[in-house]
Amino acid sequence: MSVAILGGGAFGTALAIALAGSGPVTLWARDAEACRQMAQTRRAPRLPDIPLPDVITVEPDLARAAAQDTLLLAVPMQALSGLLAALPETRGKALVACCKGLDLASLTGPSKVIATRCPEAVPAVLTGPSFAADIARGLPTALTLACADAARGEALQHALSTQSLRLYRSTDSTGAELGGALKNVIAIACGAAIGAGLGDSARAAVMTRGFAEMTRLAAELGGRPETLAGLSGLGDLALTCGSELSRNYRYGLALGRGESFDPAVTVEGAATARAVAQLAERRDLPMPVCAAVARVTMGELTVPQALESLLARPLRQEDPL
Ligand SMILES: NC(=O)C1=CN([C@@H]2O[C@H](COP(=O)(O)OP(=O)(O)OC[C@H]3O[C@@H](n4cnc5c(N)ncnc54)[C@H](O)[C@@H]3O)[C@@H](O)[C@H]2O)C=CC1
Ligand SMILES: O=C(CO)COP(=O)(O)O
Repeated sequence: MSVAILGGGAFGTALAIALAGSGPVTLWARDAEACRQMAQTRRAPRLPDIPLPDVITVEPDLARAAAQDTLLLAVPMQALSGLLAALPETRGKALVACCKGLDLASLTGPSKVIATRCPEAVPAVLTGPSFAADIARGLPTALTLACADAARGEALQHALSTQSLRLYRSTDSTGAELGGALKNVIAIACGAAIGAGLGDSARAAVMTRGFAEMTRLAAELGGRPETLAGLSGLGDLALTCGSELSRNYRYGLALGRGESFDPAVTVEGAATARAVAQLAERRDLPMPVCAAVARVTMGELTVPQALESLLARPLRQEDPL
């Protein structure tokens, strides 16, 4: 199986470094000058401390990179549809989404975006708890490889696992990608709670009620609730809501503290919160934590106002769905 990674940011680079131990890998980034620098210095701008092994070919030409038979798509979620539109023939290729979020234009996750843009390709999702720097350093990591086509999913699981990167397979792409998308929204809420000084108990409450919202929306959209309890849901929620290495969590911290945050940093949960709020409204689903994050990130509510509205909700039975 020949592999190309499309996207030269932190995660694309980390995956390229991890997979380089198994054989040649092509790494495409859209900025030709950045590609030239990476090829020359064998360092990537987002992971400058870890050298790029020689078996990685940095490829500035998208068509040449996309000639490989397995393409790992490691661009931000809102860039996925445009990237897919620019790909040449993808018939029969495995297109593995590595991005975490919902597409704002279509309100769908990456596998639906792939199926719409490239109907003759095989969509798959690689998701779960993993910071790019950990993967690039070869630290042990377990992720979910989800593919509705069980045989192709198993082949991908074996081809993309390494000694330290352990992939579990699933056929529930919807559940897996929603776990990865929604945990970012909840991580922003947890960061905001900590940033506003509400304490660790409040964070645990937000995580747990947030997890109920994740499970509820996934079930509504055809995902399996048990998938949400796995690496792609609960696993990634635990990582992202408790670590300042997470950009979503750090963004939430800044919101809670009333500080500014660098707009150039990739924070997937903000756009995804807006997509979730629209989906929830259309389907009449209670998603109060996600809705609060959407409104706070759009500047419609302050963190104290969001807290007040969440605490004012009627008391209810505790159940996830
Ligand atoms: N960094 C991490 O630890 C992890 C990131 N991810 C996911 O991977 C995805 C990418 O994130 P990162 O690599 O961390 O972000 P990043 O900000 O480090 O890099 C994003 C890269 O995408 C490129 N890009 C942006 N728009 C593009 C477009 N229209 N076409 C082509 N390239 C474009 C940028 O130039 C940049 O190189 C996100 O969805 C994120 O949630 C998933 C797991 C871990
Ligand atoms: O998805 C991640 C960890 O699994 C990375 O999280 P951030 O995008 O919040 O940095």
